[in-house]
Amino acid sequence: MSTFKTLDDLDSDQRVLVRLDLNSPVEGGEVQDNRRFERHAETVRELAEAGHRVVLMAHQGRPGDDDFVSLEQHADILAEHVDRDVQFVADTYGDDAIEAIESLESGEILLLENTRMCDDELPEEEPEEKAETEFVQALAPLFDAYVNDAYSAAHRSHASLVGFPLELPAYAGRVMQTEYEANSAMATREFDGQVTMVVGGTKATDVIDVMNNLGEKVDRFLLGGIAGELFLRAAGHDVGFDVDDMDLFDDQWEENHETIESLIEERGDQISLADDLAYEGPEGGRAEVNLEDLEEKDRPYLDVGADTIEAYEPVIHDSEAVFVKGALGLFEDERFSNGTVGVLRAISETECFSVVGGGDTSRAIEMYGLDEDDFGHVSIAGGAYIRALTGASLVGVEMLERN
Ligand SMILES: Nc1ncnc2c1ncn2[C@@H]1O[C@H](COP(=O)(O)OP(=O)(O)OP(=O)(O)O)[C@@H](O)[C@H]1O
Ligand SMILES: O=C(O)[C@H](O)COP(=O)(O)O
Repeated sequence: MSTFKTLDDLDSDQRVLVRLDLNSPVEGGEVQDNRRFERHAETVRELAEAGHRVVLMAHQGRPGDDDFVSLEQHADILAEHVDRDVQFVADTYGDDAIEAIESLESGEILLLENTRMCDDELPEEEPEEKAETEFVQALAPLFDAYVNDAYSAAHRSHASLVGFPLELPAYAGRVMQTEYEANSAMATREFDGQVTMVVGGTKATDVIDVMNNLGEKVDRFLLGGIAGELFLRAAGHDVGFDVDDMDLFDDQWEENHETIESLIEERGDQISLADDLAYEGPEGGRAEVNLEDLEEKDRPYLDVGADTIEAYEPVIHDSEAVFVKGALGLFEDERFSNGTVGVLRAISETECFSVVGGGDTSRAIEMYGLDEDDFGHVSIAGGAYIRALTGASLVGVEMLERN
């Protein structure tokens, strides 16, 4: 159970500083709407409707990257979800920001500029150091309360996440609450029946680390994606190698092959690997090959095959809890969506407790017409979800608990 205060504990008529995670895909300079806006809108609407003055902070991208852009577009997208005006000021804690904050009326909402455009935000330092920064010291006196709703960024010891709770009474927002509870379930709940984890995606190093830590908690691992191919490579199959200018396998193999080999040796009976794989056939359609018949080492494999899906589905149906981290194939291309969608559909058909994590993977739910309500929880967190699965604490959550 969480031990932090929530919006239920907030006094009325407060000047509230709220940290959201609106970090989003940016395509050709356009910020893409996504589940994060919809989820955070719930917290923001609740605060505005209660009559608080609501000032929002969030980050976008990392300095130097193409998606490191202003939050101006985020304000418009958020406004649509909140169904209220969201003002924007292109400043974090300077005179313009302070003026905009001070002129806010009850029930109004203001979004400040990308926190990572402020020098004090990023270097990961102790919360006490972050609390001493100019950024925190300038803003905190303008508020009565701080709300952290950014569960998906709570693993970062950045000023906007850990500095303010040392200066202001701190509360968890609604997203923080629900994400915390669902994502910590692997670590905090006891399940009577089978616990299954679907492991895929491109960040093999992260998920292999999780597998290494969760062998006692998880009964069955169903593998696909890049991690799945690396396990097949360790088992002696001619897959899991970078082809042409790919950069997915070889480095991750170097980093992880010893862990993979020991996992296969010690926990092989808990780990299910693909029997067949899909690739782009000569006519451009989906083609499949059984592992026994693999001849070509040089071709990219983009999904698990039909036999594998048929073998994974009953495992899901027999599970009491299923946790998903990563897609089983390149589902954004419909030809290679069968594995990911097959597994998600099987989860949606059962009554099991389920959490689907990872920003990319969870996109498959709406892309292929599945109903989010048929899943226990669809997380908007990536790195924080990975940490929560293994029971590692998140510094942003710790600060709420300390407060
Ligand atoms: N065989 C494959 N070849 C290429 N890409 C693949 C393959 N299998 C899965 N993927 C890709 O993996 C991506 C999802 O993996 P990722 O590791 O980014 O996970 P995530 O947990 O969903 O996201 P995040 O951690 O970024 O929130 C999907 O976009 C999918 O296209
Ligand atoms: O999108 C995310 O996963 C979070 O916002 C954290 O972003 P970061 O990895 O750039 O800190």
